[in-house]
Amino acid sequence: MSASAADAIGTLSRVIADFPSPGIQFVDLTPVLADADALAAVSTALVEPFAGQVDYIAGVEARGFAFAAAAAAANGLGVVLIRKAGKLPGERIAESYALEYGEATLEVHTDQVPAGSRVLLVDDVLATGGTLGAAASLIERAGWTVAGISVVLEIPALGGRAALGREVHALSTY
Ligand SMILES: O=P(O)(O)OC[C@H]1O[C@H](OP(=O)(O)OP(=O)(O)O)[C@H](O)[C@@H]1O
Ligand SMILES: Nc1ncnc2[nH]cnc12
Repeated sequence: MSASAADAIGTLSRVIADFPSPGIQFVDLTPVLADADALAAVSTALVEPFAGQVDYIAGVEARGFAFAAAAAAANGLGVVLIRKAGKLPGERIAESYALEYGEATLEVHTDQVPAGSRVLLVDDVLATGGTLGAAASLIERAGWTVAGISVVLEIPALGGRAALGREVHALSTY
């Protein structure tokens, strides 16, 4: 893990109580996106452990898109968009899941990258793991492999890592 990325996330992130619903401690990473040096450090650190093992980076709508696209641009890679239901026009597959404060469905285009592509899955936050579990299933159902999972911030108390049952590279914890 890059110390400067972890330091920047710790310094810039903020916790907002009772958002989006009562009892949720919401970790807001928008200040990390707004800080050019922090965004550059995070973009590098998300991909660093997987250097040479990744063909594409996948990001989860919506906050994951920003980090995935920044990480892809910083590493000369293209992006696969994993979108909330009803937004993708082409041939697609879907997975429904529960997250810390609700339920949703994710979709991905099946025809946008070659079979067997190694896809690094990037998101901003790992909480219960519902979102990344569904996203990883989509990648595998599409015929690609999950090259790794990288998140900017993990909330270990919510048990997402164990629920996922997959290796996760987390730049910071809350
Ligand atoms: O580990 P989990 O419990 O699944 O929670 C993590 C997910 O929750 C947030 O997404 P959200 O659905 O709120 O979407 P947003 O990025 O559009 O705000 C966050 O961006 C992660 O994708
Ligand atoms: N507590 C939390 N803060 C920010 N994003 C989240 N996604 C799921 N749980 C979250």
